[in-house]
Amino acid sequence: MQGPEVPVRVAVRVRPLLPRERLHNHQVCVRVIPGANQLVLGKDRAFTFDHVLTSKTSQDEAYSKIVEPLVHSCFEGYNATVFAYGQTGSGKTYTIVGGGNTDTITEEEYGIIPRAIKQIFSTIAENHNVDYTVLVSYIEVYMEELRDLIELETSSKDLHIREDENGNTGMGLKLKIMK
Ligand SMILES: Nc1ncnc2c1ncn2[C@@H]1O[C@H](COP(=O)(O)OP(=O)(O)OP(=O)(O)O)[C@@H](O)[C@H]1O
Repeated sequence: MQGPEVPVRVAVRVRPLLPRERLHNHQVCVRVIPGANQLVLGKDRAFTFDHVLTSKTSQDEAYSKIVEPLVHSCFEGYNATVFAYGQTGSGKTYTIVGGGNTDTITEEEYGIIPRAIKQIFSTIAENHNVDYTVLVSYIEVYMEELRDLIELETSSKDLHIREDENGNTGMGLKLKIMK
């Protein structure tokens, strides 16, 4: 099944070995079965996902395959959440925010957040006859504590995840309006 009617989709991304891992002669322990969306761990433990991104998949390809259709469906009234899950050093920040080898990040290395922002604002720019309001919050959850990354001086004690009677969750946060 494709499209917004599928509630949860899982993509797995294999990251390349880091220079220091190559230096220590670490070996890749997964194989990607091309075209089958499957990963094989070790000799024969195969796992199937909705998408498999290999160590050669670019940021652009990862975004256009996985996130672009979701942002598009948001403009049709659907809700979408994208989150990265994985052990430390597995590539969550690289995928969600972006990154490279230096402090300056090139457009090619942009991750999901800058690409989604770009897509949102170019879609808005194309739709002259609709008024949009864009709200942004940026929160870090670390060791069960919340930190508002937009209002850094906000104490984590002031932030709580709340659920209303309809099951909608939200936080006691100031939202920034982006223009
Ligand atoms: N697909 C990729 N291609 C090239 N380099 C990558 C890729 N994924 C991750 N890396 C590199 O691997 C290192 C670890 O990645 P990253 O910092 O994103 O991990 P993380 O899961 O966010 O870790 P932590 O949970 O510790 O914050 C970084 O140097 C990053 O640039």
